[in-house]
Amino acid sequence: MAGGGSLAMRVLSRCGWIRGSDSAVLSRLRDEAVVRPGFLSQAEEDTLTQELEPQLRRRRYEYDHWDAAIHGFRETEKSRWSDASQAILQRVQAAAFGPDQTLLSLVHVLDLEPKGYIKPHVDSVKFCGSTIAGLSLLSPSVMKLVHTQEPEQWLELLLEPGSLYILRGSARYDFSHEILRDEESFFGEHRVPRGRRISVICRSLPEGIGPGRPGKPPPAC
Ligand SMILES: O=C(O)CCC(=O)C(=O)O
Ligand SMILES: [Fe+2]
Ligand SMILES: [Mn+2]
Repeated sequence: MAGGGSLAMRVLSRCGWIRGSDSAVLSRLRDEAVVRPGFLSQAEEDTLTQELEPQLRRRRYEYDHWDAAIHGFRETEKSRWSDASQAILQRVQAAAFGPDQTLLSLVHVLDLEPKGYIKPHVDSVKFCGSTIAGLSLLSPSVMKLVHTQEPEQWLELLLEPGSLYILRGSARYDFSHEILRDEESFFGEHRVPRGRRISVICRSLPEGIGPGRPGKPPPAC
């Protein structure tokens, strides 16, 4: 009978880029795990990549010790941007953060080589507030969210180049997130081959830490 399979697909998939273990988790996280494909134009993607490339190229990829969360990466934190990039980051701020949220002034830039990946983790609540927003450049990847107490609850986010993802509230605190390694990089049945991926990540300050508070700004998560 036509439609049986597609009904199951509809239950599991909120849209073309978010899948979940069940319809309850998909609807519960509707506003807390968000993907906006095509958030960046090709020109905006190129602007960011070209601005970041020279800074990243000066660093070596790190493979680190056995318990590190990220493998095959180099990273930087950036506070000074060209006007064109600043305009992009302002669009991210408007799309992802509320007017009452203050952002970390350092934007986290992470460059994952094709074999690089990020193991499941929850960003530290000491250094990062309730919202994380990331732009993806160059390569598609799959971000997986798994509930820390009930691992049968999960979501998969398909992050294409030029997309913006937003994790807030329960998706940020109650679920771990990871970027799947190439061998495991599937969105459902769909293989998503990994190349080099750059992400540009904006985070809100932990609640209770205002810009006027004395002391050093917290490091990125
Ligand atoms: O690359 C990303 O989009 C996520 C990075 C991440 O999870 C982290 O730095 O805590
Ligand atoms: Fe993270
Ligand atoms: Mn981190």
